[in-house]
Amino acid sequence: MNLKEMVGIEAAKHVKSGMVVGLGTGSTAYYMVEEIGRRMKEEGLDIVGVTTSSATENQAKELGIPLKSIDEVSHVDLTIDGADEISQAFNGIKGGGAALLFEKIVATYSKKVIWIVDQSKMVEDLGKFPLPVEVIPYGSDQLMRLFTEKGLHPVLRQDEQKNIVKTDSQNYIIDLHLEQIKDPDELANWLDKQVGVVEHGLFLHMVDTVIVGYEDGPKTLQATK
Ligand SMILES: O=C(CO)[C@H](O)[C@H](O)COP(=O)(O)O
Repeated sequence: MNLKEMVGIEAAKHVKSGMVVGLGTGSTAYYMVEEIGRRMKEEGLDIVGVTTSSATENQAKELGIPLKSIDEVSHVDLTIDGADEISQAFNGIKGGGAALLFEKIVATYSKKVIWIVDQSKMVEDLGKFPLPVEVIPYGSDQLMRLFTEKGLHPVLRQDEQKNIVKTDSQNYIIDLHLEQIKDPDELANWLDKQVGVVEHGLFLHMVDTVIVGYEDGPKTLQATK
């Protein structure tokens, strides 16, 4: 079993019948969604899912997981999602899969958030992984200039065919190549204020529990927010 599958299955143990569950996005979250689907079929687990991307929505529908939109529920009991990096302070970078906007909205309205990662994602400080920033297309060249002037080394995300990547909300992603983010709160506050920035991939003070996959098994860490 690979490490992503290991933590996906481990995290799904936290899901109980009656819960509204936020279903994250990415290759690690994929295994968690599969396991929830299996438990529903084989163990009678009964939940409602709130998906964070069209990819996860398609997967959940194929598995027969009943779904509601974030606006149809009063709250989410538990969200399980992947992450691109998690620092020692339990802050994260997310958005490698371009789903950061819906992921942050669902996490914000969740009573509890679990991130599932393999050990390679645990870092001292954030920043080696490029920080995704979701921007509306209108004025995005101006934002590219602004980010360059600020020394944030922006790259507009393109796919393998060199087409600009569009998010589920038809926005663009600008990845900031920073190497090290010394003060994530300061950067997040600055990004929050920039016109045209819809959301960024700094997920600060949001996670309750992190499940890390190691060769000798999963380890569950409780975060201090
Ligand atoms: O934030 C995300 C998508 O927007 C993913 O959770 C993150 O990129 C991790 O993905 P993976 O599990 O495939 O490494």
